[in-house]
Amino acid sequence: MLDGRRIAVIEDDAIMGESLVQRLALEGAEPLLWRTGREALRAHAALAGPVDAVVCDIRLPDLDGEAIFMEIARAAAPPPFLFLTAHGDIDQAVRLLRAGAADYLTKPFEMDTFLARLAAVAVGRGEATGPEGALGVSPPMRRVEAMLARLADHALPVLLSGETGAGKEVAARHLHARSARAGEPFVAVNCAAIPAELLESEIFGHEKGAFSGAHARHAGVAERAGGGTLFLDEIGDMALPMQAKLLRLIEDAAFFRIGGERPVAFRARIVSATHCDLAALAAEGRFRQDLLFRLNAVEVALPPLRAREADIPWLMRRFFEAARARGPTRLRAIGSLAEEAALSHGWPGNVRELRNRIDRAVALAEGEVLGLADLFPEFLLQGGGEEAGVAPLAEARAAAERRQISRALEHTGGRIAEAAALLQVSRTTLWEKMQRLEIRPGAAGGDVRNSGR
Ligand SMILES: Nc1ncnc2c1ncn2[C@@H]1O[C@H](COP(=O)(O)OP(=O)(O)OP(=O)(O)O)[C@@H](O)[C@H]1O
Repeated sequence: MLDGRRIAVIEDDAIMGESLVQRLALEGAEPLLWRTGREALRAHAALAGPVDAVVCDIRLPDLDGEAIFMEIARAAAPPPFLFLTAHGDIDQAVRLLRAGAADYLTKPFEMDTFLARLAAVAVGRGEATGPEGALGVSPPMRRVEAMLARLADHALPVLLSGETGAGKEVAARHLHARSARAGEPFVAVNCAAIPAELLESEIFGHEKGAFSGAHARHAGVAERAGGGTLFLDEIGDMALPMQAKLLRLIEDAAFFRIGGERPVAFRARIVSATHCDLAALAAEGRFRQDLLFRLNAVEVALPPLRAREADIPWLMRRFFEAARARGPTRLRAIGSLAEEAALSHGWPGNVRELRNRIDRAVALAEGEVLGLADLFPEFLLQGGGEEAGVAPLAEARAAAERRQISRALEHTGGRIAEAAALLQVSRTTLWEKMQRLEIRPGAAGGDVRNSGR
């Protein structure tokens, strides 16, 4: 896996540094050893050609690993960093992961673990899957996916935050599926949907006879999750007494079934989700601060759909094809007006709303092309206008033109003549439109300003 890969090792401990380098050489890699932070920065700057990965001790005698990472990460295409941390440096390692480091390993570690994690980093496992992505194609969603990929094989709890319907459960399932836990169960519990008095038994289970009606032993979700993932949805709605029990479960890595006397080991990873501001709830005394610290070792924010425009047509097509596959329909395509309106809509219900609208439209549409009124029947009912969230036509047209021009420029790397050919207009027309719509060739890349929303 590491054959021919150029790996820089920044490590002041001579024994550790030499043994890593020797092993890397045995694996066919081309290792470089730098013993201090300053030597690393100097040597990296003077290097001809890139390195495939940097293995960096977080504590060095002169600079710390974080400073080296920040310096090298300023380059246009920085190499992935695998940090080596001591036990107490978890907070710092988590901070680095958030800042874009690829992975970290806590010392002491097995050499095989080191090589596997390094191979994952050096050959790009820290990237989002495939050119398309599994969760979306927009830059914010690609970043979320890359972050989840980096977190997949850690046991750290992850808190997914975001508006309702933004895809938190989908992200949790994706994290599970990409992790080494994928063969174990993914068990979800919605803390808002289960009455407080039943939630304890739902999570911890109970012994036979623990309370009236407990006719048989019942395994709770903490037990059923095994070594997989326990997904706690709407964690902000959990009552305070239950929060205390959850904290104990996390701290002891064990729990008791209700009425049970022997502890049961807890091996699953906790992924929780919320649409609330948990820090604000904690400030009001409605959420335990100590539990919050445990749950949000890493917080991944799912952006609302309106903040990731490129995902809208992509998701529309996926839902459209899935809905078409479910039953007979005359529909063959999504109309451009429907797509245009979808791009300008605010999506308060996020991806769930988009999915519901497509499902309903596919079920009810009568034509061959899914039209604006199929997707937004309320436009017709309300007769359009401002109150229906419809932009004036001139504004909508400008937004559409701006979007298409930006796409064409992005596709052609900013070359106006080629973009004009793609758009089937003359170069002069394109140039004039770019002036009027304030589009700079270099600022293309899908960056559509003032989209008329
Ligand atoms: N990236 C995605 N790809 C495909 N479908 C998605 C994606 N994100 C969300 N969905 C769909 O949108 C709906 C809502 O997603 P999900 O349940 O994950 O959202 P949520 O943020 O957990 O919502 P809530 O806060 O209400 O629990 C689901 O039907 C899901 O399948």
